[in-house]
Amino acid sequence: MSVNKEIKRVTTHSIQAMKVNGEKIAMLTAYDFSMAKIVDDAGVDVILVGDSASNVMAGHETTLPITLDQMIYHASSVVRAANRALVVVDLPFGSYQGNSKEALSSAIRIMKESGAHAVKLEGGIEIAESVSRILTAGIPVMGHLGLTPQSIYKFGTYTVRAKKEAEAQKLREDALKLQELGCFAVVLEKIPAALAQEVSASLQIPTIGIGAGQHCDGQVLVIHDMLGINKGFRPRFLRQYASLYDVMNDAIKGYVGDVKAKDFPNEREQY
Ligand SMILES: Nc1nc(=O)c2c([nH]1)NC[C@@H]1CN(c3ccc(C(=O)N[C@@H](CCC(=O)O)C(=O)O)cc3)CN21
Ligand SMILES: CC(C)C(=O)C(=O)O
Ligand SMILES: [Mg+2]
Repeated sequence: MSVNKEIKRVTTHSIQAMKVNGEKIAMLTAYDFSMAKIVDDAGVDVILVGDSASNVMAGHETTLPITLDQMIYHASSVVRAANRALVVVDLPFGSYQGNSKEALSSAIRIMKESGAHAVKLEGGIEIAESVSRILTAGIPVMGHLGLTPQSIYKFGTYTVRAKKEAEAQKLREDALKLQELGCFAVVLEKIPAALAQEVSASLQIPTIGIGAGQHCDGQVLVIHDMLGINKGFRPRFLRQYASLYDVMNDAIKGYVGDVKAKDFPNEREQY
């Protein structure tokens, strides 16, 4: 057990207290040690080791290909960097949909092999048994409703979800079910702001929005998107806080130029 007297760790309980106190929860993704260190030092409350690593780390089109072993590798790197943030890890596609026993063993592997603090699963009532079994083992679970990228081939597009009343009603029921089961928070992805506001008000547990408006109890973005590293991705819900693609590209061009011009290394940079 590591003890750090200076920094108080964010817990599933403290983020629930933040909802009660009206303090918004700031969550970002990270997938590696160096980035997680920057994110943690900046005061982010929750670091999500998202299966979006499949896109931004591995270059896949969807989140489906990333494996449980790869998620554990990313998560263990992030855990070594995070001194303050609560670290939540996505269960990847195929590691929990089969049955609740498989879901539990995947969640246990993440907790045991990475040292993370909680897991996140996509879905509602369909995965209730899995969520319940993981919770029974003492592993905190974050839910994820609305746009669930692991089911992209079922829907065909990344458009706004739950615009029709039937889908909105299912989302309300799913959110209540996840709370009833004992989830400590739920991500609401790309749904109408009014629906997210209503769900946030009706739940005791915090909602974390991405493209779900200003009334969620917290917000999440993919770090590469908000830093402007992932240049092509500009959905309406994304606010870009830097243009790091350009900053890094310029720096690297400078290096290439200096090497080609025989300017680097100079006399002071050698032995
Ligand atoms: N880099 C990255 N950022 C993310 O936010 C993210 C991932 N990867 N991978 C996993 C999921 C997929 N997510 C997505 C993917 C696309 C849109 C999206 O809105 N895309 C387009 C087109 C949508 C449409 O068909 O209408 C957009 O311009 O909004 C939103 C969230 C969110 N997650
Ligand atoms: C976008 C967030 C919520 C996510 O699930 C991910 O990054 O994988
Ligand atoms: Mg995800």
